[in-house]
Amino acid sequence: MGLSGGMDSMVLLDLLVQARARLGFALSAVHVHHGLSRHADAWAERCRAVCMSYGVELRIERVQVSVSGGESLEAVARRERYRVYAASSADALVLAHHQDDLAETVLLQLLRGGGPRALAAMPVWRMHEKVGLWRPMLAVRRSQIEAYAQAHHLLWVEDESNADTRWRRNLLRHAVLPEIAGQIPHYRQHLARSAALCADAADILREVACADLAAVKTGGRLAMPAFAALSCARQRQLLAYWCEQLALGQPAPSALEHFRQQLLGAAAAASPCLALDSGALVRYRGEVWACRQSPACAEVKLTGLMPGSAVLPLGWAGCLSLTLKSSGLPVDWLAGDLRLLPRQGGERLAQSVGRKPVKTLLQEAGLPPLLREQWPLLYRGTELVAVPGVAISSDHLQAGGWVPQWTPA
Ligand SMILES: Nc1ncnc2c1ncn2[C@@H]1O[C@H](COP(=O)(O)OP(=O)(O)OP(=O)(O)O)[C@@H](O)[C@H]1O
Repeated sequence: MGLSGGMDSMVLLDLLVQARARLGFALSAVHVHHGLSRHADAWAERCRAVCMSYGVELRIERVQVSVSGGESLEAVARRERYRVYAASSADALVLAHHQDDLAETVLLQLLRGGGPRALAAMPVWRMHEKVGLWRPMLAVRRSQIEAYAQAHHLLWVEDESNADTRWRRNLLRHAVLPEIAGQIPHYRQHLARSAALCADAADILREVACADLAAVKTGGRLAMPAFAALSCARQRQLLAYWCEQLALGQPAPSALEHFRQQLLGAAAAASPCLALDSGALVRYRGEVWACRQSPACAEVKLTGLMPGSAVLPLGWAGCLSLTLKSSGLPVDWLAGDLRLLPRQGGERLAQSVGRKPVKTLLQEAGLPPLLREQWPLLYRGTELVAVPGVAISSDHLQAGGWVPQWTPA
């Protein structure tokens, strides 16, 4: 279980220890030490002492919370916590979220302008990478947890930042929600119901986006006519879903909508582009391409190549495969000095018409500029012998040879 040392998780620990006595399962706890509060060591010590008294093994994980690029300290700390959870080898990691947490999260997401997935807040059970996150107290109110803690004389630590109403969650908790509770006593259940309805809506949107993507995607790219035939809302869902699937980054709704309109309306020669944290979507010659930002591509020596084989060169966002064709490069080269290199600019490759600039070959192949920049070149020794998937050197073409293909990730 995740033990912060606060009241909620101390109550959860107590309940789990009782359940363990009856059911006999293995129970251990993890405390993520963020080092953010001057009391952080004391919290960890309190967790250690309580776990020892219960006979529960405790792991204290120290994490580095350093903020960069506009992220809040809270968000980075949370990400680090979930990274620790993901590394757990337990069947399930139990968390002490309760009904008030759920209500606050729904409202916070609403105030941030979140869609159905965000408003679904947190489910009782979900997989987080390979570990199941279980929140058994999601239907229990904070006041009930507090009553239990007092009745059982439990000890816990108070996070002093919980009182700071500069944080939106605390503002809701201390100033806004008590007012609402006075007028609408069942507001927690109402918000939980909204969250459950949003979770269903989000699941259905995902299923539709997944089916639409499968129908519109051919050869890893979106076919514009099929895309244009969808409703505007489904186009937006499809694009957002594709970005998520490829882990390109989450587009802002306004940027996504602008891109969608450009896809449909921009002149045929234009290449509208949606820039994302880890790549981009770009329309090029009637198709939408997803381009992942390659990490700085480095030279890779190719070894163990055989016709029919495929390799994922280290540091390159793509796959190199070799096929035997009626004409191609000599098979005995496969044992030799082959390398992939990034483009430097100005390279030329021997073709039947003369030595053509690689840039022109890539353009003629219909590749969008973002992909052209990170397309690999195949060298033998110091000689450029192929632009994989695009052209091979006419100086070395021979009957019954192999042809390199490049499939961007
Ligand atoms: N430092 C921590 N170490 C281990 N578990 C923690 C820690 N902080 C929180 N948890 C677990 O998460 C539960 C919820 O706490 P909190 O609401 O602060 O977490 P959160 O990760 O921010 O939640 P959310 O998923 O809503 O953002 C706690 O009751 C506890 O089970």
